[in-house]
Amino acid sequence: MSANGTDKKPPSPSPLRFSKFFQSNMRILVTGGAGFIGSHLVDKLMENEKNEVIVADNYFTGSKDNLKKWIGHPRFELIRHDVTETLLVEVDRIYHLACPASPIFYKYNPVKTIKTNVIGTLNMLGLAKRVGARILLTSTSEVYGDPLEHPQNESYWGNVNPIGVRSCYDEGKRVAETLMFDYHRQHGIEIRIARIFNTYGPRMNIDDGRVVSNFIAQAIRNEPLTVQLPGTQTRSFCYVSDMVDGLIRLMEGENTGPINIGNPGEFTMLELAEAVKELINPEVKISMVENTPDDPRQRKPDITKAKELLGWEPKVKLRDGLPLMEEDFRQRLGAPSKKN
Ligand SMILES: NC(=O)c1ccc[n+]([C@@H]2O[C@H](COP(=O)([O-])OP(=O)(O)OC[C@H]3O[C@@H](n4cnc5c(N)ncnc54)[C@H](O)[C@@H]3O)[C@@H](O)[C@H]2O)c1
Ligand SMILES: O=C(O)[C@H]1O[C@H](OP(=O)(O)OP(=O)(O)OC[C@H]2O[C@@H](n3ccc(=O)[nH]c3=O)[C@H](O)[C@@H]2O)[C@H](O)[C@@H](O)[C@@H]1O
Repeated sequence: MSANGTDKKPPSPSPLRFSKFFQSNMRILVTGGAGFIGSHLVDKLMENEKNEVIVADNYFTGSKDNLKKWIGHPRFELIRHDVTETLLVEVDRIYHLACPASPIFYKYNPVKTIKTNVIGTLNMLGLAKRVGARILLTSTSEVYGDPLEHPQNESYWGNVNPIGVRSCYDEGKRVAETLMFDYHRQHGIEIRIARIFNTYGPRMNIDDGRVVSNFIAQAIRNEPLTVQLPGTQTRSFCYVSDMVDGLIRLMEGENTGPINIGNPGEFTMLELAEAVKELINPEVKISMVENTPDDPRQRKPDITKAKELLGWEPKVKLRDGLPLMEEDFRQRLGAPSKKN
């Protein structure tokens, strides 16, 4: 019989106990950290030896593969967790990204998308309140809906269809922003809200249906680039390293936001297709296809606030970012590298 009265050995100490030897002075939770932007954010946070990073993700659109270089690292922990359930961890910062971002994924199970945005954000705010953490929400330019003001600045309230097929996402994020401000006003929680505009880069899901990933995969496979009608709709594309830089500046700065983080370079979808064709596969055809309901006609961030308050502006131009993403897609599609 052992000292505790049973034959059982005491359990091994949690790996977190060992991580304490690193004396991190910031423990950071990243929800949705196995996804596209989240995993790049984790890479950047892990560069700082004083940071300990915990990722909570349900792997709906993310993957362990995106984090494989950190699995087993003493300052890193990965938890399979759905943010619609409560999470008990002790942290100083919460980057709350968990939510499917591609329209085909967020429309796939709209009720789950709205639960993720509303209940998930409530849970993370409850956690922030319990442990006194600062919390950043990745909101979206979709809160502006099909905007009647151009470019969009943060004081614009938006033009959003409350009952459309995109509402689970854009109205979900609007409620999430409301919750953030109510917790701030009612409970004094330190909040940060980023309104992210279309972001692209390596590790996007190859078949997630977003326009940049679609066009690059199509160009590499020599399949027609599917430009959805009318093709004159615009978007402004931000390279992921710029986005991560903006998110960290916002988190560590003094402003609650909301602050637009995006690249103001604006392109029609036809111009984007022409750029992909020229840079990746001059032989590829362009095919005009049906669009989906409520597709915003134009989108361009006014980033005056980000420049003034965060000292941030994007550095990577679309024509420089697309080839960086192409190499990653070639590897994952098993296509020959252009570097050889
Ligand atoms: N990429 C963009 O262009 C863009 C634009 C605006 C806003 N955003 C926001 O940024 C965040 C990240 O976007 P992304 O492009 O990296 O998307 P992504 O789909 O690659 O990543 C989202 C991650 O959240 C996880 N997730 C989804 N539901 C979850 C749940 N209920 N519980 C736990 N984890 C869950 C997914 O598995 C995935 O790893 C999202 O909040 C999105 O709304 C992205
Ligand atoms: O920046 C944002 O706030 C939002 O941007 C995207 O939403 P969306 O702009 O609709 O993204 P895409 O699906 O990439 O569509 C962009 C445009 O490309 C067009 N498109 C899409 C796919 C395609 O194959 N061809 C094509 O022309 C669409 O009609 C649309 O006009 C993201 O996926 C959202 O998560 C994010 O919140």
